[in-house]
Amino acid sequence: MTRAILTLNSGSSSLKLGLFDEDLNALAMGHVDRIGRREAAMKLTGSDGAPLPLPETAPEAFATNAAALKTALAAFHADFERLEIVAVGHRVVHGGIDHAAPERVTPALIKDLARLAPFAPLHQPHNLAGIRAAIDAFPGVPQIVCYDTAFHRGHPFVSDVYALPRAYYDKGVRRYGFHGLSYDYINGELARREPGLHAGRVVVAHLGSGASICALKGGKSIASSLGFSALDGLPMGTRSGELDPGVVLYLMDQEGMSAADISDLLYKKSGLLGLSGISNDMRTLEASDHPHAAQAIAYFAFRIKREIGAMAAALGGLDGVVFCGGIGENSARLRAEVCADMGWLGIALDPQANAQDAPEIGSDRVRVLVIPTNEEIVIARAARQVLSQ
Ligand SMILES: Nc1ncnc2c1ncn2[C@@H]1O[C@H](COP(=O)(O)OP(=O)(O)O)[C@@H](O)[C@H]1O
Ligand SMILES: CC(=O)OP(=O)(O)O
Ligand SMILES: [Mg+2]
Repeated sequence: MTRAILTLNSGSSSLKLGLFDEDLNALAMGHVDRIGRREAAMKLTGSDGAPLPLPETAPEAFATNAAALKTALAAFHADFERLEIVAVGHRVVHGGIDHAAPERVTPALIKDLARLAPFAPLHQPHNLAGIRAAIDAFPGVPQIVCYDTAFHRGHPFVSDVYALPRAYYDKGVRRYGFHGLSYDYINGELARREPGLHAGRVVVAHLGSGASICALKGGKSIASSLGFSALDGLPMGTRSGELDPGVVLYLMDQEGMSAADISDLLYKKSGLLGLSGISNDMRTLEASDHPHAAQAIAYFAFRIKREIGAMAAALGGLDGVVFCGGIGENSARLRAEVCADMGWLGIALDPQANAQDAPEIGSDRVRVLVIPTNEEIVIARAARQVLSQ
């Protein structure tokens, strides 16, 4: 039997499963999109990337992350029978202060990671549910986790701190940054394909349901727009992004909202969904002619533009911009809005290349690239590495 590694990646609106052989060739992929919404759907692809037929599914098959996981695992049933799963790799969004390197799951580790769930309520509980489901489905098989926060742990102090009394920093109130598996992949691709750029100053925009910007200097993350929780920085599908903390105080004091109410507001009802009142999904907003849809997209683009400028300052200049994630890879409109009037920084787009989601879309001094990200292979690499230790 072929030995294989299974990967699980729970995002805020999606679930991705990957199957890799021991040389890390992809054998199959499963992608559930728009979890919890009426339009939720699964895509399965084979080793050549071509779509595979879908099994029949009940209407509630993708109603929750747990249901989506069960459905996706069932869809791979035949593969699990013909392959020997030697490890399951998991994306875990938050590793806190203590967990930066990929590691094997133990009962103590699960407990430790569960303590971080309040910092990433849209992700960490689903990540842990995936680990528990995989332990049940593949008893005795090593479960290996890798962390979204890990890639950013070398940040200089000024990128790692909030200006609160020191005691909070020591307790772990820090800017962690997320989407580290995606940035790790992009960084590796730059090293492989564009060594000159990799050695320079690059801003990477990971724009999916969750969205963030990372500043890479010589292949190392030196700053991220995401901070302590997955709420900071850019607005996201349903998350507010950066907010004056005075707003939170106002909501508590004047509107009588509890911590749970505010959490629900900031994580689930804000961002593109809150501003548009229409959808958290970029495709739906782009298809809408409602002015609030256009305003939500405009705010998203404006905040990305601001963040690119801020990161260029942090980097001391700019050599390249990379777009990735569901929106970054597919939305020519968003990329065009972000890059409009950025000539002062050396950024301009070739409209034709941009419209085609071409790998290289810039037409000025700063290179502008579209690189499809691949968190799955980063998880599989980590699993293989830990397995061999
Ligand atoms: N062709 C497209 N045009 C515009 N937006 C797209 C397109 N395809 C996907 N997206 C957007 O990408 C986002 C999901 O990104 P993804 O990286 O898959 O999410 P997650 O953060 O859950 O992993 C959604 O807002 C979706 O509308
Ligand atoms: C951390 C985060 O926001 O992840 P995702 O984009 O997958 O929701
Ligand atoms: Mg994601």
